[in-house]
Amino acid sequence: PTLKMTKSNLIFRQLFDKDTSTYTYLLGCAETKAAIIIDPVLECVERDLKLVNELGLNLIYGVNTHVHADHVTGTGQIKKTLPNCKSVLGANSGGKADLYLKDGDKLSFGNLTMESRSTPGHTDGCSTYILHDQRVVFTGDALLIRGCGRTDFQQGCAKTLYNSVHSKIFSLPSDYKLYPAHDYKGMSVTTVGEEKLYNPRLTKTVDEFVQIMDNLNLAYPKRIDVSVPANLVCGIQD
Ligand SMILES: N[C@@H](CCC(=O)N[C@@H](CSS)C(=O)NCC(=O)O)C(=O)O
Repeated sequence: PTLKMTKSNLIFRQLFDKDTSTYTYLLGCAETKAAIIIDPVLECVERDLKLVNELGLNLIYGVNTHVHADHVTGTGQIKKTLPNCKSVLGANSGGKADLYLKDGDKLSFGNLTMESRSTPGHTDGCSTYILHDQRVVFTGDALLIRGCGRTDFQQGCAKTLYNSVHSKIFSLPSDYKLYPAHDYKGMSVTTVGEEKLYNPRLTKTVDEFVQIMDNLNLAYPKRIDVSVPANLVCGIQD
């Protein structure tokens, strides 16, 4: 039998900011070089744009999964260097952007297409982005590896988050790879199947989940007072 090889046309880079434990993702179309960046961090923009340049990519969208509370997005700074790059946010985020995506909307770059799914609960405007052909998902703070985003500020609601993850992420095929916006334990990727089996919060009943989330007792993010106002205007701070 002949072995059919499929060449992925996705250029994929996972980047990390160790100060805030934030993952940024650079995604490019190998055929056209059109690219997007998901959840860039202000302090890492120079690193990220150097990589964009080295890979010969044309960055057309700076996408945020939500209005972050722990760091300032790099989207505003990127737009200063690359004025043709458009900022993108979820339609329910309450933040300012060039383009808003609502549940089910598609964003294309080159020959690649990304679906936006609304996954509120950590914040109202949280979005999860899916590339079905490549079977990869960017969950923002809705789902973290063996965890999830906190629900104690910024319109957070544990029940809403539980329903979002179960209906919009756990309904995907088991082998889809999940890439979160943060990791605090040294992990980098998981799958739908793994999280449905091993996520210590989201495998519980909704009532147990609410109990867990109500008792996390996490300290507020150190930079919340600076980050939220800046991210509501896409990180531009003139
Ligand atoms: N110590 C960090 C903030 C850590 C934190 O609260 N992370 C958030 C995502 S960023 S708002 C979260 O949802 N964590 C969930 C968890 O279970 O840890 C700082 O000071 O910035």
